[in-house]
Amino acid sequence: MKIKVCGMREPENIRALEVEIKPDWMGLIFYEKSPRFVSKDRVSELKNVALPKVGVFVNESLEFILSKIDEFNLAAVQLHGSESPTFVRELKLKSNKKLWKVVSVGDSIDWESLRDYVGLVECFLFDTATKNHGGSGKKFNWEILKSYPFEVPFILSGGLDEDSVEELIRLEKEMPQLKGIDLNSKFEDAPGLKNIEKLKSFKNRLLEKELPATEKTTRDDQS
Ligand SMILES: O=C(O)c1ccccc1NCC(=O)[C@H](O)[C@H](O)COP(=O)(O)O
Repeated sequence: MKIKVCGMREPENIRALEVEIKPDWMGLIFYEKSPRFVSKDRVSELKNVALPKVGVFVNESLEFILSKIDEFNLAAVQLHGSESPTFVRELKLKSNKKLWKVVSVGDSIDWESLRDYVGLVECFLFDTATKNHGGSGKKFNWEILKSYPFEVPFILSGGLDEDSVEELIRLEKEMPQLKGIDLNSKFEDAPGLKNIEKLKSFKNRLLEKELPATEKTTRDDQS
């Protein structure tokens, strides 16, 4: 299971993340109202970080997103607002980047409303619906995902914490589309500052409990 650590900002903290955690992605939030907002004056500190960077945007213009891709050397774009399939198509054409569409989950998900994103996005990211868009620290009911009808991989987000490991492992066994998880506020000492020890213990527990490699290979061969 891949790991994204979101809401990174501080150079020392990022260095520790790179060395000690080595997540698959690091999220940079370009939403001004977020307490984890990354401002333009961070470019020189963050542009050359080697970890693949996912830019998080909420209903921004194409031009704004393209400029951040360029300035911060982003590997992927996470669209965390109500961006339409038409917008996503245009961004894909103009940026040629991997695009992730966030689905804000309340009591249920209308799967049909996601169909037009299939073929455009690398993955969906399911997060808890909140008026601040993200970083709520709250989980949604993961049972809702069991009727996920697409083959497009997804990332699970929203309030994941150190106690989520067992449930994640159960879900991973049932749902091969679960490609990764997103960690944020439950692993922070302050907004934008991650607790590396907490992340380390989470990652170690996850690795310990994940399917043995041989079992995984067999399962992947069959899908
Ligand atoms: O984290 C934020 O402050 C935020 C604000 C507005 C839009 C997105 C935001 N975060 C993006 C993420 O991908 C978070 O990791 C995700 O919302 C889960 O956060 P949490 O519930 O704190 O685990």
